[in-house]
Formats: sequence, C-alpha cells, structure tokens
Amino acid sequence: MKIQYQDIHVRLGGKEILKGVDLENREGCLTGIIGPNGCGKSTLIKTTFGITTPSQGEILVDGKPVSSYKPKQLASMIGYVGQDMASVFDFTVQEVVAMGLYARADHSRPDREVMELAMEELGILHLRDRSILSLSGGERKMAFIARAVAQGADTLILDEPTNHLDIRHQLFLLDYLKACKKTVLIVIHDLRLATHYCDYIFLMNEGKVIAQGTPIEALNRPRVKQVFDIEGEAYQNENGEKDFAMFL
Ligand SMILES: Nc1ncnc2c1ncn2[C@@H]1O[C@H](COP(=O)(O)OP(=O)(O)OP(=O)(O)O)[C@@H](O)[C@H]1O
Repeated sequence: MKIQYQDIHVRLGGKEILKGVDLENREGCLTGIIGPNGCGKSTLIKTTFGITTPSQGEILVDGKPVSSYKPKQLASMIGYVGQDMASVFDFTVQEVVAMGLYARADHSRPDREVMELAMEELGILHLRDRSILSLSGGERKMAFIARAVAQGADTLILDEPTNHLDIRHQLFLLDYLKACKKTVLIVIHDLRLATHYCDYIFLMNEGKVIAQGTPIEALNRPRVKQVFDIEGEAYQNENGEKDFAMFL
C-alpha cells in the first residue's frame, strides 16, 4: 500500500512541530524514518491515523485521502504499533492478538489459525495464556506486533519496533519484517540496523525531511554530522553488505 505524506505541517502546544514533510513509503520494501529525539517522527506517523491532525498538507493512501477511509477499512489495510503500549486491562496475549482479527478483510482462513500463526511468527506462541500485564517490555512489544500482523494488512507502520528488545530479538524482528513480503514503514534509532535492513531511508531533522535515498545515499558523513553531530557514515563492505561505521 502506498502512503504519501504531502507537505505535512503539524502544530502542537503552539509550536510548529512538522514544517512541510514530504514522505512516501516504498511498496514491498522496508522503509526507515530516522532522526534525533523530538524531530517529529512519531508526530508524522500519528497523522496517518488522525491521532495528530495536520494544519496543512494531505495524506494519501493508495492515491485517496486517508479521511475517505472508514477506520475499520484503514485497519484492514495498515497495521500500526505505536511507541505507547500501555494496557490497563488484564487481557491474555491471545486476547490481545485476537483484537487484530476484527479488521480482517480476508476470511479464507479460520480465526484461530490466523492468530496462532501471528503468535508463532513473532515467537510468542508460548506466551499465549499469559496476562499482557505480566509481560516484559520486549514480550509485550512482540504481542502488539502480532496483533498488527493478525489484522492481515499488507502494510505495517511500526514506531520504534526494536525498542525494548534485546539484540537477538531486534535481529529476529527485523529479519521477519524483511522477509514477510509486506510494505513496512518503521521509525528506528539504531543507524547500524537501519543501514543493514532498510531499503530506503528518510532522514528527518527539526520537523523536516532533509535527506532520503538508500542508506548509503541518505546517511553520508556530512548529513550524519549535521543531524546527529557525530562522525559516521553508511558504507558497503567488501562482501557487498551495507553497514554503518562510527568514528569515535
Ligand atoms: N501533545 C503535544 N503537545 C506539545 N508538544 C508535543 C506534543 N506531542 C509531541 N510534542 C513535541 O513535538 C516534538 C516531536 O515529538 P515526536 O514524538 O514526534 O518526536 P520523535 O521524533 O518521535 O522523537 P523520539 O525519537 O524521542 O521518539 C517534541 O518536541 C515533542 O515534545
């Protein structure tokens, strides 16, 4: 699913947080949004679902204004996991994942099978009967991503999905997102993982996209210095693999 953010401006607390963002995901690819704390990454993503409202600009989903879709219809097209995973209710993991089923447009497979597959793919089938409130931050993260997968949408938007995960689970999740054949848009802070896994990157700073392209194009040394005030760059190693080097 193509999602196009066109000239998005957002004001919050009397301040202009987004100052005309143009961003378009890449279908069938893993697209990363990168930028320092507070540059507006989450604010941009939240506009997709009306959690924050642009004062100017337009969001197109499959070429049509996002406002022309009913919430359930949008949920059948885009699965979303935000940063905030607070849950006040004592649901089991299985019940949380089942919540994703309500949006499902494809009913060719039984609900139980869809739920179990989502939990299995995210490596949390063994947690199915545990209370969501009893889980660690990382386990809870996986449960909410499994819920998004159970929605059956072909597009996922995940705000810092690797947050709370240990390094093995970060790699497990990114491998999954890369292999799942969905269109995936993620916010990610780790420049090394972003370089290795993302097909395309948007680099944001102070409410704007200031560079975009392959990781090697977007994360060149001057840009990295400008945005993060560190010395570093994405590069390709002798095996043709993309990596990010920091010069400390
Ligand atoms: N409801 C709000 N009222 C006022 N300011 C807000 C509100 N929500 C967010 N902001 C501010 O907007 C700016 C952008 O926030 P946002 O969460 O989009 O940043 P981010 O790039 O996702 O940061 P991080 O990497 O820390 O998650 C921040 O300065 C934040 O304090």
